[in-house]
Amino acid sequence: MSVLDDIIADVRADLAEREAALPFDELKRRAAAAPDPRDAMSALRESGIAVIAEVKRRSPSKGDLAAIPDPAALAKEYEDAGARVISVLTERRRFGGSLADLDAVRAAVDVPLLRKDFVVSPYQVHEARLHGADVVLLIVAALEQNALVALLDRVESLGMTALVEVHNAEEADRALEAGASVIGINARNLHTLEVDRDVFSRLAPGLPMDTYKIAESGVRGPGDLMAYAGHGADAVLVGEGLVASGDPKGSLVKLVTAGSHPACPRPSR
Ligand SMILES: O=P(O)(O)OC[C@@H](O)[C@@H](O)c1c[nH]c2ccccc12
Repeated sequence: MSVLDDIIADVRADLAEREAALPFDELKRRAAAAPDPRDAMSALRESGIAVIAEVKRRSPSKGDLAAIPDPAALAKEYEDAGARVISVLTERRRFGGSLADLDAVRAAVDVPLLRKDFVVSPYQVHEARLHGADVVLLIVAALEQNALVALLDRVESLGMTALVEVHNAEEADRALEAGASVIGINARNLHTLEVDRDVFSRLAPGLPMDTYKIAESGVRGPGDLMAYAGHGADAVLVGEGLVASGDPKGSLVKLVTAGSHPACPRPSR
C-alpha cells in the first residue's frame, strides 16, 4: 500500500464514525441552511499571482510543523497579509486538523476557505459546506474517474468551487475529462511523498489557457513563487513555508508582495 492508500483507509474509518453520529440526510438539511458560499474565483482572479495560505500543523513527510493553538488567529494574520483564499487542513490523523479548525477560521475571516482533506464521499462535500468552506479539494489520485466526476458535480451544485489536484499527465487528462476548470499541480507525489518542483513546468503548458492553474507544495519563498509564475501559475498554495517560518504573517507578506510586483510574470489571461 502507498502512503495515500493508508491515509484514505484511515479517512474512511473516521468518516464512518461521523456518518454514524450525524446521518447524511440530516447533514444535507443543515448544510442547505448554511450561509451562501463565497465566490472564490473572483477572489483568485484579482490582479497578480494569488497566494493561498494553509493552516497546517503536521504532515506525514515532515511530522510536526507548528502547534497552531489558535487557528483563527493565524487565519486572521493570513487575511491581513493578503491571502486570497485560506486553506484549512481538516484531516486529523496525519495532519492534525479538524472541522473545528474550519469552524474557527470561518468565524474569524471573510476570505473564501478551502477545505483541504481527502474527499472520497459526497458526505464530506456537504460537511465542507456546513462548516463554511467555499472550495473543496478533490485529489485525482485518490478517486476513480466516476467518483471524481460525481464529486465535482456535487461541489459545483452546492455553489462551491472544486480544486482538482493532479501530479502527472494522466491525472491531468482525467481532471480535464471530468470537467475541472481549476487545477492544482502538486509538486509532492502522494504515493511516495517526494517533492519535485519541476512537475508544474512539465504539466502546466499542456493545460488549456483558460484553466486556472495553482502550484501546490514546496514554496519556500518569493523565488519559488516567481519561478512558478514564470511557468504560468495563476496562484501558489503554501503551507510549511509559512507555518514553520517562525513569522507566518511576515513570510506571507513577502510572497504576496512578490506576486503583485510588476516584475513578476503575469497570468496569461
Ligand atoms: O506545506 P507545503 O509544502 O507548502 O504544501 C502545501 C500543500 O500543497 C500541501 O499541504 C498539500 C497539497 N495537496 C495536499 C493534499 C492533501 C494534504 C496536503 C496537501
